[in-house]
Amino acid sequence: MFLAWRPKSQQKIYRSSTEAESATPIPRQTETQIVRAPNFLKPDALVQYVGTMDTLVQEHLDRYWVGKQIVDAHKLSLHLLLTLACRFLMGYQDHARIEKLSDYMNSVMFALDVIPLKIPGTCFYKGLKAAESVRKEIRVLIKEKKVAMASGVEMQDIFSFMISRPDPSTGKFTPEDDIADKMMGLLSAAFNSPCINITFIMKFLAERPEILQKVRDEQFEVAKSKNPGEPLNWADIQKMKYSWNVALEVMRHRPPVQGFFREATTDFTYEGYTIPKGWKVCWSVSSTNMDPELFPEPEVFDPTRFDRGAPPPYSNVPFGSGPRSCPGKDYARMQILTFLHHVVTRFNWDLINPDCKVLGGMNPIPIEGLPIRLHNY
Ligand code: HEM
Repeated sequence: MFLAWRPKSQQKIYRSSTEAESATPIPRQTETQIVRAPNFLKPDALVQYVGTMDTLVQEHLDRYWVGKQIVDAHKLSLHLLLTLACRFLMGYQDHARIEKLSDYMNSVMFALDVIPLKIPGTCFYKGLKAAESVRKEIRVLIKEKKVAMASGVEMQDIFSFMISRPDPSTGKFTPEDDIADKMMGLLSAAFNSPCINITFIMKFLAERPEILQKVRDEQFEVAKSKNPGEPLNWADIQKMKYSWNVALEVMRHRPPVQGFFREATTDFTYEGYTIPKGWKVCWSVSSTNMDPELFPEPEVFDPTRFDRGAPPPYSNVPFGSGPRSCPGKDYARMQILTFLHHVVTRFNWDLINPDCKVLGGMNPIPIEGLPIRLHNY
């Protein structure tokens, strides 16, 4: 399913908000010009991160979950995923600063889907202020990185890559404000969608104890194959098939991203509607993932549906599809499954507010978080 509309006559595409502010349009990059930092998010590179990710997830649970009776699963998963994103994408690990960043990012996320009223006291205004604070913090980090790199410290993260390499299309180093904007975009992509998925996994599993039990059985099988204290590795992640089907089924019911945009490169007709070349098309994840021809009995929560043959191409699209599909899919899978492994083997939980209200915009965010009551397992 999709929506389409006519392009604005003066529509321009900007690569960053700073460029947009200066109102100097730059030509749209072609697919081959898009600078994709090599391999940071590909399985070959991710293999080496699993052990560290496992340690960070356990540290997070020990610090923020253990000994607590009630926690906000949404807020804490946001904090965890931001911690992982800071560590793996920026090479940065500082609990106090990440806690502050996490609060700011929470405000930014809430401001994405509201009426843009730039008036003190509004959600939008709070989000703007929070975004400015995040940019400020990233600019400080850029300076710290530059000092560290100048003193010979070797860095392998994507943030250092952006700082230390010139843009191949211009031969010039990227301005710090642009790096801050790009990093903020990447951080948001890296934690927001997985955070929504984890939040709703916690909700769906609390509501379906029989499915939780199957996830737990699978995760205990993996745990049994390990020596005490041995961290998870890439092969363990591949064994978590049922758990990943649960994550996919949660995303089918609650897609973290509702859709994205494409431009018609040629005139075409769909279901009797002609879409002229140049029109913008918004494809919708939620309606595609609920199509009964593609997913029989779409309202039923059934993780095993993905075992009965893969859905046809371009039908199960929480991560998009085609050349612009989500480059963070494998990384997201790794962090969601690592979290799930530890949470189900250590805790039981029930929902404090089963009917929690969810923001109905591009990202389904529970307005008052997802408070849960924890029990040790
Ligand atoms: C549950 C987790 C995630 C979901 C559901 C998700 C979903 C999506 C979707 C639907 C798109 C648009 C794809 C398209 O236009 O065809 C996208 C793009 C993108 N995602 Fe994700 N994402 C997730 C996690 C991540 C993570 C962890 C990262 C980074 C580490 C990431 C980075 C990106 C980037 C950079 C793009 C833009 C790609 C481009 O324009 O070429 N995402 N994501």
